Amino acid sequence: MALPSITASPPSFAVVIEQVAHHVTEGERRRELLAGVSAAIGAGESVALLGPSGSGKSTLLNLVAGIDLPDAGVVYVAGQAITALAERERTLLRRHRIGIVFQAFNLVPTLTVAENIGLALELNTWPRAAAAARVDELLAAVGLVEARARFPGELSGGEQQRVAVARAVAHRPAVVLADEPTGNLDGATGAQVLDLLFGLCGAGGGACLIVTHSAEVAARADRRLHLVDGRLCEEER
Ligand SMILES: Nc1ncnc2c1ncn2[C@@H]1O[C@H](COP(=O)(O)OP(=O)(O)OP(=O)(O)O)[C@@H](O)[C@H]1O
Repeated sequence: MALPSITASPPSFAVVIEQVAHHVTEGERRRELLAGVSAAIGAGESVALLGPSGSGKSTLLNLVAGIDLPDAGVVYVAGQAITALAERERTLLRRHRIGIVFQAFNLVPTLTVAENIGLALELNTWPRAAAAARVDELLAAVGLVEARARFPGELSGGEQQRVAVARAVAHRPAVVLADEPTGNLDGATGAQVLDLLFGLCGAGGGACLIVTHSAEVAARADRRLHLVDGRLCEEER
């Protein structure tokens, strides 16, 4: 299927996924992972993505992030067709409009807490004073003012994920993509990280697409999408 020439979606949507198809090759075998899936995530909305292990949830997240390109279909992020862009432009759109939280935190070990949070601001060339103020604001929001000069290796898992959440929302992205952000945390710590993730995304008007295996985590989102056998279904309340 050819990509349509339209490169903009309505601005009220943070993410639009339109008829996205994608396959993976496992040994000799070609497996159709996504069979033309569609969904839209409104500005400020939180959406949980559920589905069996291996169903393609992380793959779909990577397609929304523009890290991979689909076989067919279009993904719009903040009104721009990320799937129609060259790699360099996809990187710039991702840097500017997307925040990412990983299960394994993925902080830069050689940077302090404050420097990790400020990373996206530096990459987006925020003025120094505005960036410093935003980092201070986020350190307070995630309860890590005292830890600002420490390194990730000196923090607990929950503390590291709070830094990762602050880093992901720092530049006020249109959408935060979170891949099992509470998967490595105990229940109480995970709930605290989730509060911060949803609270900070919402405060900045950003949407959140969160991959999870947990029904409890999913229940906290505004909507739930299930990826099963290559198809995306909305859970009715
Ligand atoms: N680059 C790749 N090359 C080949 N196969 C891949 C590649 N990436 C993912 N896969 C396969 O695609 C399938 C979907 O993987 P994906 O990680 O998207 O699933 P998932 O739903 O996120 O799974 P989980 O819940 O276990 O994290 C898996 O069978 C995986 O082995």
